[in-house]
Amino acid sequence: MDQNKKLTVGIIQSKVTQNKQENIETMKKTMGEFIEKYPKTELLVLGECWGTPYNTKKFKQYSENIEKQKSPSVKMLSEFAKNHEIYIIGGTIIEKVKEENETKLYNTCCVFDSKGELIGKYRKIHLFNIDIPNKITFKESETLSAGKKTFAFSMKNGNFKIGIGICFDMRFPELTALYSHIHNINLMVYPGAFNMTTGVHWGLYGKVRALDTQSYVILASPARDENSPDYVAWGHSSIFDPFASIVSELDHNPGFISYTLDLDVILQTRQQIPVLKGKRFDFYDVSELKKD
Ligand SMILES: NC(=O)CCC(=O)C(=O)O
Repeated sequence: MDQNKKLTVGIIQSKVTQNKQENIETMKKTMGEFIEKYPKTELLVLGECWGTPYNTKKFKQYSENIEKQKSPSVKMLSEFAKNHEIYIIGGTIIEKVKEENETKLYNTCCVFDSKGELIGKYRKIHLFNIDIPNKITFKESETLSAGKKTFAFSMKNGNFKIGIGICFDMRFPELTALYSHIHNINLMVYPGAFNMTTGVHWGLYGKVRALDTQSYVILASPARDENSPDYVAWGHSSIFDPFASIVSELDHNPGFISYTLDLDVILQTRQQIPVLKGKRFDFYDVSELKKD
């Protein structure tokens, strides 16, 4: 069997507390337990803001300078990736950057290779701004800046091409379409944290993005904490196959899952229902979409 046609992935769904150091320790310990149970793991995925309370007023206080590999979350993830020779899609960290004499904050996903190198990062492009009266009002744009670039990388001799989006990004099919058509992805990964009002959409988006791209989709969330003073995450980290079936799913409690992705399943789905080959780029005029 060609091992490059398989990719064994895991998701860690952990509880977020107000204590960043404690969150980092919990994550490291849980990743250790995971690797002990699933030693063949090649890629680990964490949830959005796994070390930071999800609250715009607290983002600055918990932010990190990612470029300095000494920042606590980056250091832990990089060392873990190196020690266990695995790739890590490090959920998200609130990134602090000096740009033109101004400090900006981004909701950023860092990716580490099996040598512990930070091979790239993706900054959330669509900031989560919603207002549902008597339910939830949240405005990431109060404190965060929006990213401007996609980020994709490959594993297993280029057989798996992996694109990154962050949570609210999954609501925008145009972004996934860019990943599909420009980066040729066959695995889309979204660290995210839906909430108790919009959580009903979470699994639907996993399915829809898998259908759009005929790719595997991974949604990775922090665990739900009903007593959180900040934001109650939905949980339900899940993996979808290119036919849009859920192949592995957690409930809302802390935990982890492992699953092996199969390149043949991707190729078979794309051959049987040739949606990607059938695209009519000669016909679509994307500039029309910009008109009000
Ligand atoms: N962290 C987020 O971007 C939350 C997105 C969300 O809950 C949604 O409904 O979309």
